[in-house]
Amino acid sequence: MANRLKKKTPPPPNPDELKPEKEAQVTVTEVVKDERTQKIAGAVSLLFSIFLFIAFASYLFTWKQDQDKVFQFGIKIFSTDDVQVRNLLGVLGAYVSHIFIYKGFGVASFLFCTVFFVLGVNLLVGKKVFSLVRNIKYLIIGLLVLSVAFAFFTGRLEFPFGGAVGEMMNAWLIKWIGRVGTGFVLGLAAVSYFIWRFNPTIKWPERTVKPAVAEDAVGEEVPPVIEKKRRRGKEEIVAAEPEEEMVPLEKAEKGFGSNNKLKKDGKGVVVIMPKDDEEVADPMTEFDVIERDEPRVEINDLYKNGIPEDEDEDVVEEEVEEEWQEDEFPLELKETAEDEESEEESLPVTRPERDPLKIKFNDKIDMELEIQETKDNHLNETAEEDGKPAARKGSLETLYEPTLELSDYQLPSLELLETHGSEKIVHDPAELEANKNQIIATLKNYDIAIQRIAATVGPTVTLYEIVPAPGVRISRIKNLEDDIALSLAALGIRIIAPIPGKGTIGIEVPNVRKTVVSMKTLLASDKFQSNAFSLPIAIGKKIDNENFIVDLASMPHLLMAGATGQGKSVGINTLLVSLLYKKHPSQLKFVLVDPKKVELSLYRTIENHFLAKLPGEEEAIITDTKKVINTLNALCIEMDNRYDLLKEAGCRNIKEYNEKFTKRKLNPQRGHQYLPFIVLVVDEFADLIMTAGKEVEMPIARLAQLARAVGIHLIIATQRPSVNIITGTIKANFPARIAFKVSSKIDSRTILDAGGAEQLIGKGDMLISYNGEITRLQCAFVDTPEVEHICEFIGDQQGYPQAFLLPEYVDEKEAGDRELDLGDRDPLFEDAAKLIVANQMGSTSLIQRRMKLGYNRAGRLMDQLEAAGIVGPNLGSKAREVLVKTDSELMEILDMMA
Ligand SMILES: Nc1ncnc2c1ncn2[C@@H]1O[C@H](COP(=O)(O)OP(=O)(O)OP(=O)(O)O)[C@@H](O)[C@H]1O
Repeated sequence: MANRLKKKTPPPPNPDELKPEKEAQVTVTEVVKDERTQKIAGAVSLLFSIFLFIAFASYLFTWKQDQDKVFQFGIKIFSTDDVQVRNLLGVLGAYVSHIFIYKGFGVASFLFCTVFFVLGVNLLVGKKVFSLVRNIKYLIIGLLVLSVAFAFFTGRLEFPFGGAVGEMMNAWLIKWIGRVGTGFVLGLAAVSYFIWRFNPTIKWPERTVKPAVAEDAVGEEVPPVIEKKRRRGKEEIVAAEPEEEMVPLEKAEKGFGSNNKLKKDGKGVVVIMPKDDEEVADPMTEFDVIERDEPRVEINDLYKNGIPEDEDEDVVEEEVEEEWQEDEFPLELKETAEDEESEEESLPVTRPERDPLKIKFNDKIDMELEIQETKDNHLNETAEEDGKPAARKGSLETLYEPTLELSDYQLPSLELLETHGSEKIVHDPAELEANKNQIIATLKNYDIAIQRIAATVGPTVTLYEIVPAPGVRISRIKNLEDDIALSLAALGIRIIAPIPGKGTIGIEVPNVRKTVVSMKTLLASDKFQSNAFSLPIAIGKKIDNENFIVDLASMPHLLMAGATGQGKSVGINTLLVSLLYKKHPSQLKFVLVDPKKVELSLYRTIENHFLAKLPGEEEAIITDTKKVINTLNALCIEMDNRYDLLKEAGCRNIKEYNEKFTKRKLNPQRGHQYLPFIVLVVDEFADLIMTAGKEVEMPIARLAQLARAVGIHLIIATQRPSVNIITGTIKANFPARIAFKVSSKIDSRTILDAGGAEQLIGKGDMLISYNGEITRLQCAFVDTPEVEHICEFIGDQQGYPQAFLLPEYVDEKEAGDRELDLGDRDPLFEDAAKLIVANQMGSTSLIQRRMKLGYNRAGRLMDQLEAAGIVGPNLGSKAREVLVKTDSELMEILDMMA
C-alpha cells in the first residue's frame, strides 16, 4: 500500500528542465462565441445599417445622375477610373443602392437598415434589446407588400419606388386578378395590418335605453348615448374616452421612441405610456413621467440657469444636475411618477346611476315571480338558503359566469371619491437647499466626505441620496443617524445605509408641507385599472411617487400595526375600498371583525353583497369575542372543505379550481361550486388576544399557514405591536407587514424586524415590509363619508338574499351539553327521515343531493335525525349507521313525535 502511494506521487519538477508553457489552443467556435467577436460583429452590422441608410437616402436625390454610370459599367465601375458619381458614399454607395432599390425592392429596401441596426445593437449590447425574429418577419412581409404597393401606385413615375421586384410582382398580380383585384388585395393587406397592430374595438350599435324610463328614474335628462356608456362600467369607459385626450406629441415622441404614447393634460403634465404589453407588465417601468408643473419650474429656475423649456420636454428620466456655483455639491432633484394625477384628471368619471338599476331590479323580481312554478325554483331556494350562488342554469356548452346572478351589478364609480387637497407635490427650493447644506455640514463635522447628493421629493418626505467619497465607511454614517436628525431638527428622519441595490445612502427628511395622497388618484391609475391581480390593493405612493399597488392574493396575508391615531383605520378602509372597486360580489366576501364596534360598521350596508357570516347570526360584522372564535373556526372548516373540493377536483389552488368550474368540468351535484375569495379583516387583534388568547391565535395561525391556496386571506391590524400580541407563530405566517408610526424602536422591531417605524411622522406615513424589502409609503387617504357613499352605492343595488354563509361551527363543549330541540324540527325532517331509512345510508351528502339542500341545512337535518334516534352518531368520513330498519318502524317514531 505504501509503495503504491509512493508511485502515484509525481516527483517534484526540476526547475532547470521546466519548459515555457504552451499557449492554450483556441477553437473557431470559441472565437465566434467570444464576447469581443460578437461586439465587433455588432459594430460592423450597426455601421453597415448606417452605411445603407446614407447610401439609400442619397440615392433618392442622385439616382438620375448615377444610374447611367452604373448601367454603363456594371460591376466594372469599381475598377474603372474617371467615373464620377454623386452618391454621398461614392461608387460603392451608388452601386449598392442601385442593386437594392432599382433592381430590388424600391424604397422598401430601407427596411434592411432596420434589421442590420437591430442585429448590431443586440450584438453590441450582448442581450436581446430588440426582437430580431420579429424584425425579420416585418422585413419579409414589408418588402413584399410595400414594393408591390409602391409599384402599383407609383408605376407611372420615373423613380423606381417599387423596384424591379415590386414591378414584376405587380405585373403578375395585374395579369392574374386585374388592376381592381390588385388594389383590393393591397387594401386588404393594409386593413389586416391595421387590425393586427391596433386591434380596434368594432361594436355593433346597441339599442339605447328608453329615454322615458331613464328620465323618470333619474329625474334628469340623460342623453341615451351617455346613459349607455355609464351602464358599461369603468373599463369600457376608460377605453373609449382617452382617444380624444390622448395627444400624441410628435416632437416628444421622437425623443422617446415610437413605442411610446405621450399624454398631456391641461396642466402641462406629460405622461409617457408604453404601448407594448411587455412594457406594461413591468410595474417598475410602467410610466416614465416628466412633471411640468409650477414647483418644478421654480426648481429649474433656481438650479438651472436658462434651460429652454421645450428642449426639456424630451428628457425621459428627470435628473437635474445644476451648476452649483457657491457650493461644492450640487443637489440633483429627482422626480418621478407624478403620473396618476394626470391619469386621474383625464379619466372619465361615471356618476352613480341608481335609479335605472332599481328598474332592472324590479324587472328581475317580475321575472322570478313568473318562474315561481318551475322545477329549478327549488334549487334556487336552497341556494338562497345557504347564501351561496346556486349552480347556474343554462347550457353546459357555455362557460359558467359567476357574475350572472347579479349581472346588473355595477362597480362603484370614481366620482364617489374625493380629491383631497391639491394633490400636487409641493417643493420648496429653499427647504431643499437648507436641508442639503445641513446634511453636508453635519457630515463634514464628522469628517465624512461625500461625492454627490440628490433629492427625490415625495408626498410626505424627501429622500436625499448621498454617494460617500471613496473609503468612507457606511457604518459611520449609520451611527450618526441621531446626530444628523438632531442637526436637521426634524422629526421622522430615517437613514437607509445603504439603499438596497443602489450603493447610495438615503436620508429621508419630512417635508414641511405634506401632500395627501387621495384614494381616487390611485384607483384612477392605469396600474390599478388594468392589472390582472386576483385581489388588487392600492396602498399608497412611494417616495418617488410611484403607486404601490399589489396583489393581496400573493402577499398572501397582511399584518398592520401602529400606535393609535396613526392611520390604521384609514389604511384598512383603503384596502377594502380597493377591493370593492375591482371585484364583483360573486368573487369576493369579507369577514369583518371589529372589536372596537365602530370602525367597520360602515360596511353593514353591503352585507348581502360582500359580507360573510355564521348561519343564524343577525349581524355580519362581528364585535363579540366569543363569536370571533366561532367565526375563525368556521373559516378553518371552510378552508378544510375547500381543500376537499380542490382535492377531488385535482386542482392545486382556487384559481385552477374556479377555472375548471367555469369550464363546467366540475359537477355542482357533487358539492362543487364557484369559490369566492374570502378576506378576513380584524381591526383590533390585540383586544382579541387579550380576551381569548390561544383560542384566537391558533385558528389565525392555521388560516395564515394554509388558507392561501384556497383563497382565504387575512388582514390583521393592531395598535399594540408587542411580542405577546404579535407572537412568533403569527409573525412567521405574515410575511407582508405594515408599520405605521409606533412609539418605540422595540415595537418597530417586533413588526418589521427592523427599526424605523418609530421615526415615521404619522397620518398614514408607513413602512411596508414586503418581498424582503422595506419601503416607505404614504398611505392613500379615503375619508369616512367616501366609504359611506361607496357602501350606499353598492347597498342600493340588488344583492343576494342574504350574506354568504360560513359553515356552522359548534363548540364541542357546548355541543355535548346541548339537547336538540325536536319540537322545532325542520319542515323537511320527515322527508329526510324517509329518504335515509329507504336508502339505509346515514349520509349528509345524500340528503344534500337528493333533496337539493345546502350543506348546512342537510347537516342540521342529520343532527335532528340523530336526536330522534333514527341515525347513529357521526362516524367522521363514514356514513352514520341507520338505526331504524323499516318504514313501519319509522312511521311509529314519526307518529310518536307528532
Ligand atoms: N393616509 C392618510 N393621509 C392623511 N391623513 C391621514 C391618513 N391616515 C390617517 N390620517 C389622519 O389621521 C387620523 C387618524 O387616523 P386613523 O383613524 O386611521 O388612526 P388609527 O390608527 O386607526 O387610530 P385608532 O387606532 O385610534 O383607531 C385621521 O382622522 C386622519 O386625519
